[in-house]
Amino acid sequence: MSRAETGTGQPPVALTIAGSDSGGGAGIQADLHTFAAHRVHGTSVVTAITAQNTRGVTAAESVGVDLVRAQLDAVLGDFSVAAVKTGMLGGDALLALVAQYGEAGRLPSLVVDPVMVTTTGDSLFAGDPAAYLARLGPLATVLTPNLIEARQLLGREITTVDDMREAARALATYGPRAVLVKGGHREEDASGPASFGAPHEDEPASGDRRERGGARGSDGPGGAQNGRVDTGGARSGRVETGGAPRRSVETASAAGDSGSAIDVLWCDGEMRELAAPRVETRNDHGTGCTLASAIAARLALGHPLPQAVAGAKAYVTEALRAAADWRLGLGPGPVHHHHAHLPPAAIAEAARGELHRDPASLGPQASLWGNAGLRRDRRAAAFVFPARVAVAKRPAASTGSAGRSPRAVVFRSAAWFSGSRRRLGPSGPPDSTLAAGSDTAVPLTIRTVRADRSSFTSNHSKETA
Ligand SMILES: Nc1ncnc2c1ncn2[C@@H]1O[C@H](COP(=O)(O)OP(=O)(O)O)[C@@H](O)[C@H]1O
Ligand SMILES: Cc1ncc(COP(=O)(O)OP(=O)(O)O)c(N)n1
Repeated sequence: MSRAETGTGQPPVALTIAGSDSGGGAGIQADLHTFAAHRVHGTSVVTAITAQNTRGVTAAESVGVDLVRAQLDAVLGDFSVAAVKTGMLGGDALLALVAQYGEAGRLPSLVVDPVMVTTTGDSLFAGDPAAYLARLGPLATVLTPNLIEARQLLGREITTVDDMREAARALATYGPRAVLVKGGHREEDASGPASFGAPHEDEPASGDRRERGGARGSDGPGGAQNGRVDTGGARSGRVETGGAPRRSVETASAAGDSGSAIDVLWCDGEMRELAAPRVETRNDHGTGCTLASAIAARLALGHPLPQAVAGAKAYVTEALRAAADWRLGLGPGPVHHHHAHLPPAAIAEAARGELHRDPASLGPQASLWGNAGLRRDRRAAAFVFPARVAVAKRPAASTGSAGRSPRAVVFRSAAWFSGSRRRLGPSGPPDSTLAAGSDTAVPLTIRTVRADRSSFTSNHSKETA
C-alpha cells in the first residue's frame, strides 16, 4: 500500500526541477498538472523561464545558480519528497548543481528527462551532453531520452527499434537503473523498417501537425500520418500499457502498419518494448515532460518501476487522445492532463444533452448513464464508472437551480472514488487511471440537458454530492 492509500488522505510529494513554459504545455506547468492529475502534491524548482507557445520558444533565460539552490533547499528542507523529476537544466552550471544534490542522496526516485531540444527545433541545453550522462546517469532511477536526445547523448544515429534497444543498453552503462528510449519522434515508413528522420534545419515550422524527428521537421521517408491502431499479438519482453498493442515495429512495418508509438525500456537488465496506439493529433506538445512526471508521480505513489513506466505511458496515450481535437494555440498544443478526472466524452455528451434524453425515466434520487463500464452504487445512489466520474441527476429543488431542471452533476471526489474503487474490487479502475488520492474533493457541477440545449454551463461548485 502506498503512502497515498493509507487512508489519511495525505498525498505523497513529488518535485519537478524544470523550466517554465509560458504556454503551459510542457515544462513545470505540464509536470504540476500531471502530479495533480495523479493526486500527488507537486513542488517545483524553476531552472529557466522560457517565452514559449505552441509555435516555439522566442526567448529563454536560466535562473541563477543561487536562486535554484535556494529553491532546492526550501523544498527539500521542508517536504518529505518521495520522487523527483528533472527536465530543462539549461546548461552545465545547473546540471552540476542538481548532480550535487543527487550525489548527496537528496533526490530520491529520480526521473531524468534529458531535455535538450524542443520538437519545434529550439535548443534548451547549451552544455555538454557527455557531462550530462556522466553526472546524472549514475543518479537516475530512470533516464527518459527521446530519439533526438539519445542521439545527442550517444553521438550516434538511431534509425530502427534495434537501434533504440542498443541505445538503451549503451545509456544504461552510465549507471541508471532504467532507461526509456521514447519513440514519439519515429516517422512511419510503410515500405521498410520504422525510422527517424535526421534533423532538417531548413524546413519551416508548421502551424499544423509537425513531422517529428529532429530539430524541427524530418526528412525521413514517407511522411505517413499516424493514427493506425496496432492490434498485434503478444510478444515476450513487453509491458502492457493499458490496451496497448503487442507488436514490434519490425513486424508492424512488414505488415505495412506501423501505427504504434513504441518506446524501449531497459530495466534491471531486461529489455522491453512498450507499445501504444499512435494517436493522430497535432497536439503532442509536452508529451515527454508529461511522461516523465507521470513516472515520478507513480513512483511517489509507490508503484514498482516497470509498472510506473507502463502506467505513465498509458496515461500519456489517454492524454493525447483526450486532447486530439483541441485547438489551443495555432501550433501543436498541449495534451489533456486531467483526462481521467473529466472524461471529455461524458462532458461533451452532457453538453449536447444526449445523456438525459428522457430525464423523467430516471430514479427519484439519482440516476445513471454512461458506457459499458458504468456500475451502480446503491448505497450512494449514484453511479460509478471506471474513469471515476459519477453522473447523477438531482431534482432541481434540491440543488437550488429551479428552472434548470433536470440537472446533471459530475462528482469528482477522491475519497468517493477510493470508496467506489473498494466497492468495485479488483475489477475496478485500472492502473492506467489514477491511484487513490486525497479527500479534498471539489465536485464539478454541470448544468445541462435543457430542451433547447442552450444552457450548458460548467463550474467548480462547492456543493457536495
Ligand atoms: N502521437 C502519439 N501517439 C501516441 N503516443 C505518442 C505520440 N507521440 C508521442 N507519444 C508518446 O509520448 C511519450 C513521449 O515521447 P516523445 O514525444 O518521443 O518525447 P518528447 O516529448 O520528449 O520528445 C512516449 O511514450 C511516446 O511514445
Ligand atoms: C520549459 C520546457 N521544458 C521542456 C520542454 C520540452 O518538452 P517536451 O515534453 O519534450 O515536448 P516538446 O516541446 O518537445 O513538444 C519544453 N518545450 N519547454
